Amino acid sequence: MACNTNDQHAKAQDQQITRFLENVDHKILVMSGKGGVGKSTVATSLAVFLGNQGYTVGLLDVDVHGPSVAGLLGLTGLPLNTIGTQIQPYYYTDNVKVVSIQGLLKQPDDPLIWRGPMKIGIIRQFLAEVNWGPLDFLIIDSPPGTGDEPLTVAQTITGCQAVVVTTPQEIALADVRKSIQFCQTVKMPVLGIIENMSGFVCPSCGNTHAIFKSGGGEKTAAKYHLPFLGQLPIDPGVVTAGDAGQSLDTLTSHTKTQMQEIVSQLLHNLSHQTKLKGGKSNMKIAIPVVQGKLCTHFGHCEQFAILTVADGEIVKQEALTPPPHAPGVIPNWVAAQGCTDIIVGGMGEAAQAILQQRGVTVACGAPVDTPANLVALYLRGELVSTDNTCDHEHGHSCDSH
Ligand SMILES: Nc1ncnc2c1ncn2[C@@H]1O[C@H](COP(=O)(O)OP(=O)(O)OP(=O)(O)O)[C@@H](O)[C@H]1O
Repeated sequence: MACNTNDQHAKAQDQQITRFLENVDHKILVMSGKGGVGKSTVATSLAVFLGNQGYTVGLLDVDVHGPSVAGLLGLTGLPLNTIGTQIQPYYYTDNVKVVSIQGLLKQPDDPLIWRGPMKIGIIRQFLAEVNWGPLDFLIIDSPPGTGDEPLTVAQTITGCQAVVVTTPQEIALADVRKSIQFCQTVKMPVLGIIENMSGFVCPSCGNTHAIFKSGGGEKTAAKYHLPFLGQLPIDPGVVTAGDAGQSLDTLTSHTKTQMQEIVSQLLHNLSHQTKLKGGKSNMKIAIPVVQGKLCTHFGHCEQFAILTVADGEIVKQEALTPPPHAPGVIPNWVAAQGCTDIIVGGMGEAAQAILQQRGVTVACGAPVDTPANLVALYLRGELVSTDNTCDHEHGHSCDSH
């Protein structure tokens, strides 16, 4: 009887986890081979910077023995509240929700002394019973190494991809190679490598000192043919911010820009993946239209057709009227609709830069046709780019929109 009850509970939990994961676009496990390399700093920054761009993000800290996320975000003592049967996440901002194992502690400095099965149980519970709602990103901060926590995440979260954080010196890189091999063994794709603590810019002389060397992360990425997402320097401001419970978006140093560039690279790589998958992933594709067909003049179209694609099929088509034309307004509006891709006849460089920065893939040079036909071609990889066909009948440059 007891076994049956356990089986039923596990099955019900599996179903809850599946239902939750169906509503998460991207699941990212932030890993490191070694402790203290800045994995939690990167995980919280990814969540906060993506949140700042309008994405809905869940940040889950499953680092049982050293949960840092709550401290880094100033949420120490973060309690886990339950309403009915559902655990409520903490809202760091309107669109960044946080759940940390820290929330189970009576006192912030209490240790959790747990063996494997308890760790597996709590991770599954956090996936099944938290009221996350639909998410664009689920970012998971796991402990260093390749133990129970990353293994449980890899085996439970279908479609999860890893971001591996390292410092540049050989002793850290040796452990990164283990993380990469772990990912290969559990068939979890590596979305990219980030090199943290890469050089120190001296505030007195302005010279860069490679305290832990520099470039090892990029070389490792190249060796394993993995994407390199970028570098962060050793910046005393990062420590001060972390100790004060403030995320890296509060920094005024170049480190903030570098983190932003890492996020842009990650979004770029993800959008590229979606395209390569030939529409098997979910996509939301925007097309400027006039009289039911593609409008070559992106900034002055009547409406946008927004087509939702699931598993390579168009499942929904809407028509939305954009706000009045002004520099940068329409690209930002398209991104705010949650679009992953945009198909246009022509578009200026400034608009393309905004869209790319916001993670929207731009397919430029499409012919005049109905949105459904264009998306069908796009999904089959048969959409042929002619030229940047923005018509200039209004006598201005494409770059102005
Ligand atoms: N680029 C950086 N420059 C300076 N300090 C940094 C940098 N990145 C992280 N730190 C600091 O290093 C310490 C460890 O960072 P963090 O907790 O993110 O590492 P971790 O890899 O998650 O550690 P753990 O092994 O405990 O999980 C923190 O004090 C953090 O503020």
